[in-house]
Amino acid sequence: MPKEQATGEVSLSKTLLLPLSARPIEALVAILCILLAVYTIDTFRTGLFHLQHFRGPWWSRYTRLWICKTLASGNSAQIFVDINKKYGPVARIGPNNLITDDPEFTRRILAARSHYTRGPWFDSIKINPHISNIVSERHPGKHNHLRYQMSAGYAGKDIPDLESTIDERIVDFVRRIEQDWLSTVEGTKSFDIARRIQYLTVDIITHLSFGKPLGFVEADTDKFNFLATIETQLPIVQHFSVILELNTWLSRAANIKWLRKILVPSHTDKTGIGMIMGLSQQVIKTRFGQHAEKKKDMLGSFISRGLDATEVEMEISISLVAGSDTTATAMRSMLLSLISNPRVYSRLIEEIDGAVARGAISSPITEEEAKRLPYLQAVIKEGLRRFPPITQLRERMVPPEGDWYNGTFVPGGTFVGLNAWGLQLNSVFGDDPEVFRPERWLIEDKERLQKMGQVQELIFGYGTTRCLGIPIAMMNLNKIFVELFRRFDIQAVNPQKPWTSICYGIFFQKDFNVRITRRAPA
Ligand code: HEM
Repeated sequence: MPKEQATGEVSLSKTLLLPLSARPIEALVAILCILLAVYTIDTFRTGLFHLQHFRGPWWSRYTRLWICKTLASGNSAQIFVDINKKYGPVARIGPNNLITDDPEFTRRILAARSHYTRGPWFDSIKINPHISNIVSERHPGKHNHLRYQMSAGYAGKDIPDLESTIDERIVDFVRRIEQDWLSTVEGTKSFDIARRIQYLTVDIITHLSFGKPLGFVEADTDKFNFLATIETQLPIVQHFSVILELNTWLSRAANIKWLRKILVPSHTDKTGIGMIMGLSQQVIKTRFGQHAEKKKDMLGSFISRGLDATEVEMEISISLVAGSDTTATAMRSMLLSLISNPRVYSRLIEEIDGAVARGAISSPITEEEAKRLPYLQAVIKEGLRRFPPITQLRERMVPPEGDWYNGTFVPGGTFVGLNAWGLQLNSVFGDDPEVFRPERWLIEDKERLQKMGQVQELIFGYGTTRCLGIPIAMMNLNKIFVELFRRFDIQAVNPQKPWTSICYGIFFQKDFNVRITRRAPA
């Protein structure tokens, strides 16, 4: 007997395959219909039964497109605030996605001993899909090792000139305003301070990174279209953090040489991050090999602690993105809050003038001196609280055994996003958390201050992934306002629409046109 007849299996498969060869189109349509039916049933089953105890926009339970739509709106920070207000401190925003504005829960998720890990969201912030950096690394062990290698550089321990470098850049920025941008009673020189502040922060980070600034302030332009490229790419790239399959495809496509050239920034590019990588690479070359230059900057610190040339290139590039944009947003939003609050503005100026008159501050002010100005400290704390510069979801993954939130089970593998703005509107700040009011930090009640501080510090993350750039960011903030306001009065040119601020997880802010005049001597 032929083998086929003996098994019966083959004849069954022949029967199944027959329509494929006889009527291929109909068979294909049938297969697609079956797949679609399976997908639809699975989508509805997940939508209805997975995370069913968490409330959220009704259609977000069936599709991730709700998150995409929200991110694309350019207003996601405020939409996420509204979502947690409406649906509770843990809300559902996707088939497998929650978002929380609960500070306790956030601390528990991010705590050093937590079993939560960075979710695939973090793959979307790799510069090269095949190489991780400290901000994107998901493996806890590898991340801890990188952090150990890099913290001394970021904390300034290995950079004795940290403060004098920041001074040099800020003094240069102020001098340029004095030379070219002062308005007078006769006329106005409109100064887009949003753009210029970012030139300053790019110059500061690059100067700290490899010993000299990129020269954005001097050129008064977005050199190499660096910022413009990020602004064009980020609105697209942010969808990679939601449609995770895009990351996998990108990673595969990047294996093909000619596609890699299009998709992945390369140090041979003439613009954008690739151009910056190219410049970094030139400097990096001088730091390796037999005649390697030894310098006490961030690059020198990373190399001395064991990072190789490729890792250093990635880390320097990511620090430029992580550090320049965030600090610029913090400076711009505080500046807007200050110039739109005459009471706060005059109290800060009074404090600065008093300190100058007493000889209590140098020129430029040192960080130690700034820390002794209580109202300035309150302004900085409140400014960061009222406008956290990073509002990306930064989703963490629930450990495989699952977790409990207020008596409700959260299954393992669920993504929990962090609502950066919502967290800072917590009732611990009183009944006016939406108001910029530095005085809330100047109360006597130590216990209350501590509770507020524990929520406010979440702006920089928490636990083993807490921001490494805090010393650099705080030093900038401690200096910039004193150096500006001890010399100048600043007003918005158009108080009806002082700026344009668009949120793509980080902020693109422009057209913040101000009129700067020299202050009359006190
Ligand atoms: C006001 C300014 C800043 C804010 C609000 C801020 C905020 C944050 C936040 C929220 C994270 C945590 C990310 C996560 O959840 O995993 C983070 C991480 C990080 N930030 Fe910042 N940042 C600021 C400035 C800077 C600066 C100036 C630098 C560098 C020059 C920097 C470098 C980093 C690095 C390297 C990490 C990764 C830390 C890790 O994964 O271990 N940041 N930052």
